[in-house]
Amino acid sequence: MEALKPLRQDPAYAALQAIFDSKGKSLEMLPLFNANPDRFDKFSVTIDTPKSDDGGPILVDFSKNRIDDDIFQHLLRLAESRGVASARDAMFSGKKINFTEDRAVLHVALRNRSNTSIVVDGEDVMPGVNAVLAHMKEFCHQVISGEWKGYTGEKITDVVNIGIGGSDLGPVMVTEALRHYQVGPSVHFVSNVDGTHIAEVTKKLNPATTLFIIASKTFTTQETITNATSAKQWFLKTAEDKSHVAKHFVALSTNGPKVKDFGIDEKNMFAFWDWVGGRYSLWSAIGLSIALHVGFENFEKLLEGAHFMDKHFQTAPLEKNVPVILALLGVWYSNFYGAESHALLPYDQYLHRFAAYFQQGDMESNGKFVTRSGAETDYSTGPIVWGEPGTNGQHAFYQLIHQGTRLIPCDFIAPAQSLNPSPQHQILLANFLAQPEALMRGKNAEEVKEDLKNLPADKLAAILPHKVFKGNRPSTSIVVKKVTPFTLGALIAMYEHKIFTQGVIWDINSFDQWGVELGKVLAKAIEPELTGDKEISNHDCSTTGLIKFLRNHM
Ligand SMILES: O=P(O)(O)OC[C@H]1O[C@](O)(CO)[C@@H](O)[C@@H]1O
Repeated sequence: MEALKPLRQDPAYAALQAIFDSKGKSLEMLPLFNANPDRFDKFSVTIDTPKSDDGGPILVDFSKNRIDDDIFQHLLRLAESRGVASARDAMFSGKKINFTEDRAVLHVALRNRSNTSIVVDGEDVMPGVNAVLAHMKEFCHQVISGEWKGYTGEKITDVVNIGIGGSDLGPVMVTEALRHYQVGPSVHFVSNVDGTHIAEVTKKLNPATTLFIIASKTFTTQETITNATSAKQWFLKTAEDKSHVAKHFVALSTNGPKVKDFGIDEKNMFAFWDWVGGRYSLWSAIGLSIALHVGFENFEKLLEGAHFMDKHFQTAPLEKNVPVILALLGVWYSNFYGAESHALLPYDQYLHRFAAYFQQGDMESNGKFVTRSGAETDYSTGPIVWGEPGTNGQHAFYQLIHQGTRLIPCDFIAPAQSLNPSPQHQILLANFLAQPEALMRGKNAEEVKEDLKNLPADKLAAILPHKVFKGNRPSTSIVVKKVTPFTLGALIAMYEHKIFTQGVIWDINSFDQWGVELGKVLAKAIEPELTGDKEISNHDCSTTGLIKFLRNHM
C-alpha cells in the first residue's frame, strides 16, 4: 500500500476542513430538501442484485445526511487522494497489507465465487478454499441427512459452537438472521469463560445427539479451550468411551497440531488460513455452524451475496460505491463534527445481533491510535458502534438520539417484505420511515406552539423548550427486499468494506488487534493469585485490594 501524507496535511482533507468551517458546521438538511425535490435521486444508490436471487434490489438512501453536492464531491476527492482504490486492489490481490502480522487479508477469497486465482507467497489459495468448502458440504450433508450418527446410532439434533470473538459473533449473528431457513440441527453457542454459559447450554442437551464444534483460529484461546475441555468432560460423563469423541467433536482451526493434542481427529478438522482475520472469518470453516443450520446451499448463497458486494466495491465508480459512500459519511461526522459513535438500527428481528457483530467488526478493526508508519494520529479513528433492533431501541435510547446533546449518525436497515407476513410489518416499516424523518426535520418552537395553542401562556412557556426537536440529525436508510442468505451476505460485505475504506483514509492497519493482548497477559498472571495466601506485591493498590476482597469471598 502506498505511503500517505499525514491526514491533516492531505490537500483533500484540508479542503474539507475549510468547507466544514465555512458552511458544513451550520449546514441544515431541511432547507436542502425544500430547495431540491430531487435530493433523494441525487443521494441514493440502488444496487440491482441478480435475478437468480429473490432477495431483490438493495436501496441505500443517504440523502438525510449533512452534505450538499459540493461536500459530496470533496468527500469523494478524499477517497481518491487517500488511495482507496489502490489499497482495495492490494487487498483483493493478496498483498500482505496486515504488515504487523505479515499477513494477506483475504476473506474475499473465501467467497470468491468466480474462482479466479489469488496468489499468496507464490501459491494460488483457491484450490485450498474449494477443498475446505467441499469438506464442509459433505459434512453438512451427512449431519443433516442423519447419515452421520452419534455414538448410540442416533441422528445429531443439536450443535454447540464453542468459540469467542470472530469465532462466535459471526456464526451467532448469521444463524439468528437466517433462522427462517433452518433445515438442519438447532445451533447453540458457548463463548464466555463463565461456567454459567456452558452449564446453561448443556443443561438442555443430550450428549448422544449433540455435536460440538470447537471454533478457534489459533486453538490457544483460553476461553475456548477451557470451555471445550468442559464440554468433553460433560460428554464423556455419559458416553464414557474416549473413542466416541470422534463422532461428537470437530474443530475449525488453522492449528492442526493443537487440534490433535486436544484429541480431535485431524479428519474432523476444517482448516483455514492465517490470511483470514478472526472478525472476518464467518465465510471460512468458522461458518460451519451456519451451514449445518441452514444447509450448505444457503451458506453458498451467503457467500454469493458477499461476492456480489465485493464486485460492487471493486467496480462501481466512487460516487456510486456504497461502502465508499458510507465510509466517507462516517469520516465526515467523526473527524469534522466530532461524532463519537455510530448506531446500527435494523428494523428486522432476525438481525437482532447485527450491531453486536459489527461492534467487533468495526471496533477491533479501526480502534487504533497509530498510523501505519507508527505515528500517533491527531484525529479520531473508529467510532463506537452500537445499536438494537427497532422498535425496541425507540423505547430505550432514541430519546437521546432525538434530543440529547450528542450527534449520533444512524443507519436504519429494513426489509420491504417480512419473512413472517403479519399486520405488524406495516407498523414496523412506518416506524422505520418515521424515525429518520423525525431526526432530520425535528420540530421547531413555532410548530410546538401551534400544537399547544390551547394552553395558557405560562404553561406553554414552561413546556415549550422540552418539546422542541432541533432536527438536522443525520441518518442513512438501507432497504432490502427481504432478508435472504444472499442479501445478508451482501449487507455484511458492504459494512466490511466500509470499515476497510475508513481504515485506508485514517491510514491505520485495520487487520491486527494488539489491543486485546495486554489484558489477556495480565489475566494469566492474576489467575493463580486469586487462590492461596501468597503476598501480592506486583499490582497497584486498587487491583491488590480487589484481589484480596475476592480471595475472601470466592
Ligand atoms: O479464533 P481464536 O483464535 O480463538 O480467536 C478468537 C478471537 O480473539 C481475538 O483474537 C481477539 O478478540 C479475535 O480477533 C478473534 O476473533
